[in-house]
Amino acid sequence: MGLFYCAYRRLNKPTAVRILRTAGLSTQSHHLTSESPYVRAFGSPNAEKLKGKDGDFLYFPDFFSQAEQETLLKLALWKLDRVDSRRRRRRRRKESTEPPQGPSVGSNNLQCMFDPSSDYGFEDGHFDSVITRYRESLITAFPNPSTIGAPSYSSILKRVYDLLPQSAGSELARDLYYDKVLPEGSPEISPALDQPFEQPLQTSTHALHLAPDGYILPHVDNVDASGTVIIGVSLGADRILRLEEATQDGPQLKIAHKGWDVLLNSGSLYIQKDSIRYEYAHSILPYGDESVWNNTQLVPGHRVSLMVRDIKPEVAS
Ligand SMILES: O=C(O)CCC(=O)C(=O)O
Ligand SMILES: [Fe+2]
Repeated sequence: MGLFYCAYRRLNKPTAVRILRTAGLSTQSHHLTSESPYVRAFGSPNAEKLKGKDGDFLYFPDFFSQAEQETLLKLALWKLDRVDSRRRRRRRRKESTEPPQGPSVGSNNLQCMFDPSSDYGFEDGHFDSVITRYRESLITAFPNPSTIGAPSYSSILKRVYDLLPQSAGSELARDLYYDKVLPEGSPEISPALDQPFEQPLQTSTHALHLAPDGYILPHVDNVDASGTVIIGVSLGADRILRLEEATQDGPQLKIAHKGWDVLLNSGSLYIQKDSIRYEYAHSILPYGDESVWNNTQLVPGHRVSLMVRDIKPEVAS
């Protein structure tokens, strides 16, 4: 990884996005139906349908600091690389013969932490798959920060998990927290961090790496596999999330081609739940003609998302 490039790239965020960013870390949230530089209508959305449900989609553009983004990305890439055999092969070869590589594409935040696309074992997606050119892994155990060369990250994750609603599974989650995030006696955990979650619950956490030429077609996450809340953390290149009204017609998902687009920048977090989770399809647009914001094309680049979902009580028990 070329850290020099990281510092350099930070100064070169694309103008369209840079002008939208506030100066520092902020927990200001944006809704779909109120005016925001990060949200635009797509088609002619029915805002009435979301009346009183503002909280069903929340967007925090600056949820994580630059340092926190780097730590989370290290964690995600560490896990993704462990399950990517192509990546492991490439890495061994590179370590023995080549100096560290600079960025391959784009000028977005964190691109310096990625290698060229050809070094990764991206899946092409199957004929019925909604996602193309990606790597994915469930994160079930959290490594000791020293293993991934990162500072303690439990408090960063805690801020994410604390956004999930309380559930009957809080005891189990507390155990998971101690076992996986804070191994007993872990020397780098300060007493202040060594506290149980206030609002824990059973969760699943996925890391999803989308190649610059990857994209996700409209879909509703499997309603049998997880609960009512989906949290998405964005790390890396800017992408557009599209939310469109959708209805299930037997096995067919009918898309109404109206809803909202949300500009997802690095360090942002979104929450979709209830009406948005079930009555809208979501997609990540490909780069190119569709990925234009304020008349400026988004610069293609790698993006990793951390997807946190609550586990349905009947699945968890
Ligand atoms: O990367 C994202 O923000 C969305 C991912 C997604 O839709 C999924 O994993 O089901
Ligand atoms: Fe999804």
